[in-house]
Amino acid sequence: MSESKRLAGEQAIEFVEDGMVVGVGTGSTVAYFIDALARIRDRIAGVVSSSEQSTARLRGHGIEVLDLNAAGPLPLYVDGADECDPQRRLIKGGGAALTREKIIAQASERFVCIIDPAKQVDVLGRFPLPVEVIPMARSLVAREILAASGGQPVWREGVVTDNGNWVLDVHGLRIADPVALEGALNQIPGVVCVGLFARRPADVVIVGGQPPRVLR
Ligand SMILES: O=C[C@H](O)[C@H](O)[C@H](O)COP(=O)(O)O
Repeated sequence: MSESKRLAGEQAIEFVEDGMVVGVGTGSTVAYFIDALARIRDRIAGVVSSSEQSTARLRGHGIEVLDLNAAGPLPLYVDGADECDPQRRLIKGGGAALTREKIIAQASERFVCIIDPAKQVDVLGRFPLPVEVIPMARSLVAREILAASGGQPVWREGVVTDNGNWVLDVHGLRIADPVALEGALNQIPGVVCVGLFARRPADVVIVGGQPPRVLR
């Protein structure tokens, strides 16, 4: 499986152009992208990072990490996903980095998603949907999610996001209308971010393999 992730991560380098500031996601697939990016670090203007984990790996390679407010709109964002449907809509947040990932995806002109083949599904929801919540609202949000979706929220106990918040994983969903569910869950007070990327799906998906498949 990690060989597929490596192939997807390395293929994404094809989308990096000279002088770019590149948005960088989080996770084991992105780690391969970061390692490949290190080999061309002198050709890029820097990166914006979606997590402390990715920032550490990027800095370890001597890649300059910029602040999104200073960098402005980005030409390219490369990130992994936990599930991907045929419309390139995603579930993300298995590594609890969903909020910063969604911010950078929104700030980017082109979102290239890198996955191994096991992440492809016809209907999103087999992977429990992560939702980042303000800690004091955890129980309220869990009740509201159950009422709104029928899914079973489970607190990812012990995990604190880079933003100081907690994560609920919503089990048992079969998401027929991802855009509607993303909007509905976003309305619940105490929800910081929903790990559904349906309103801003990926523009390109690279499925790791020999050769990698590029879906647009
Ligand atoms: O919060 C984590 C991210 O959304 C990751 O991109 C996602 O969990 C996929 O991670 P991996 O590449 O390790 O399977």
